[in-house]
Formats: sequence, C-alpha cells, structure tokens
Amino acid sequence: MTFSRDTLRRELRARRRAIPAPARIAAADALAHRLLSLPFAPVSGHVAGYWAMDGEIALSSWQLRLPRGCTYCLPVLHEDGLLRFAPWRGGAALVSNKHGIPEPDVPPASLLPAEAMAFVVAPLVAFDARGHRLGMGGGWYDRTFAFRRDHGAPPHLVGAAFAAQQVDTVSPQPWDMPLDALCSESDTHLFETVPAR
Ligand SMILES: Nc1nc2c(c(=O)[nH]1)N(C=O)[C@@H](CNc1ccc(C(=O)N[C@@H](CCC(=O)O)C(=O)O)cc1)CN2
Ligand SMILES: Nc1ncnc2c1ncn2[C@@H]1O[C@H](COP(=O)(O)OP(=O)(O)OP(=O)(O)O)[C@@H](O)[C@H]1O
Repeated sequence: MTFSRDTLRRELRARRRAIPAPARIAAADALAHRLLSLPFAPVSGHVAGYWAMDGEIALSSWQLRLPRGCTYCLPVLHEDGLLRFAPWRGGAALVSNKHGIPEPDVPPASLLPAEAMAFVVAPLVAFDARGHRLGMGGGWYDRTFAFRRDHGAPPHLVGAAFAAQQVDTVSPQPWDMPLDALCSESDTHLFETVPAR
C-alpha cells in the first residue's frame, strides 16, 4: 500500500516535470479560466494558492486575474504541523522553507489560519475521478483541512493539476482531504462533499 503510493508519487512527479514549457504556459492560462469560472469562485476574501515547484501547474495567471476583492495568499509551514497562510503580491519579500519552497517573509503573528481562507487551491501529485488527491507525502494539506470533514465550505478546496496527473485511483486513505473540485487545463470536476454552511 505504502509502496504503491510511493511508486505513484515518483512516476507522477516525473510525468508533471516532463511537460514542456509551451504546454505548461498554455495550461496555466486555461487553468486560470477554469478556476475563475467555478460556481463558487470567490469575489472577495482571502484565497490561497501555492508557489509552483517540481513541475506543478502554475497559478500565476490565476493570481493576476483574481477579482479585486480577493487577497492572494501563500502557504507557510508551521511547527504545529498545520499550514498557515500569508498574503503575498509579486515583489514582496520571500524566504525559503525547509524544502526550498518560497514563503512570504512575515512575522509569525501576522500568519492566518486555514479557517480564515475563503477558497484554497491545493497542489497535488495525482488525483482520481472521485476527487481524491495524493500530495507530496507530508500530510500538510490533509492535516490542515481535516476540520472541513465535518462541515461544509468555506473554505472551498480545489485541486489544481495537469490532466496528465489523473490516475485510476490514488488508493485513498481515511485521512485524505476530499476536494470540492478539481481543475486541470482541460476539465473541471465538481465533487459531492458535505453541504455548505
Ligand atoms: N508548491 C507547493 N507548496 C507546498 C506544498 C506542495 O506540495 N507544493 N506542500 C504540500 O504538502 C507543502 C510542502 N510539503 C512538502 C512535502 C514534502 C516535500 C518533499 O519531500 N520534498 C523533496 C525533498 C526536498 C527536501 O525536503 O528538502 C522531494 O522533492 O523529494 C516538499 C514539500 C506546502 N507547500
Ligand atoms: N488529519 C490528520 N491527522 C493526523 N495525521 C495526519 C492527518 N492527515 C495526514 N496525516 C499524516 O500525514 C502523513 C502523510 O499523509 P499522505 O501520504 O496522505 O500525504 P499527502 O496527501 O501526500 O500530503 P499533503 O497533504 O501534504 O499533500 C500520513 O502518514 C498521516 O499519518
């Protein structure tokens, strides 16, 4: 079981890294339009993206096209094992976390908890047609959004990926965070989760 999730991670990470630059630029644009067209696309509030790395589909196009009322945030690793979020605009100071991923360089007191987000775009390594997501293996998104299991949105949780990251099944685990939607460059999947509050 662990072996197959690890194997899947290795293969799908290699697959997303192999996508050539022109295709990934076009895909990021198409993804932005799909995210902005979701029935629950935010018009205001804090929205979380991520700093794309290791071949992940980029969110820069979406960030640039967000409605004025939305504040774009990046995830920040916190010592308690739960992600925090911090507003970030192009040009603002960044610092590398322990995995080498840039995070906004802000004082700990200004970090926002997951509950303060209206809409969260989650990176992923692989997804399946039932809305299950396989991440990098740190459990960060699963732990951080475990509170969503018992009640509806907000925050809405949306996976972002290249269509090539779809697999038959990610062999979901009980702790895996269910997605409300998944957008790729070519598809929008809406999933049934618990009703909104
Ligand atoms: N862009 C992005 N940001 C993100 C995530 C992500 O998947 N993508 N995360 C989603 O959870 C969190 C970070 N989680 C991570 C978990 C494991 C590894 C990891 O194993 N990385 C290396 C080893 C390098 C190192 O750790 O120094 C690897 O590539 O094998 C990286 C990030 C928060 N930020
Ligand atoms: N809600 C939770 N409470 C406690 N531990 C958790 C929870 N969710 C995940 N974990 C732990 O995190 C570890 C990694 O989980 P998993 O391999 O599913 O991560 P992932 O979904 O790939 O990562 P991520 O969510 O960061 O993208 C698991 O071994 C699990 O023990």
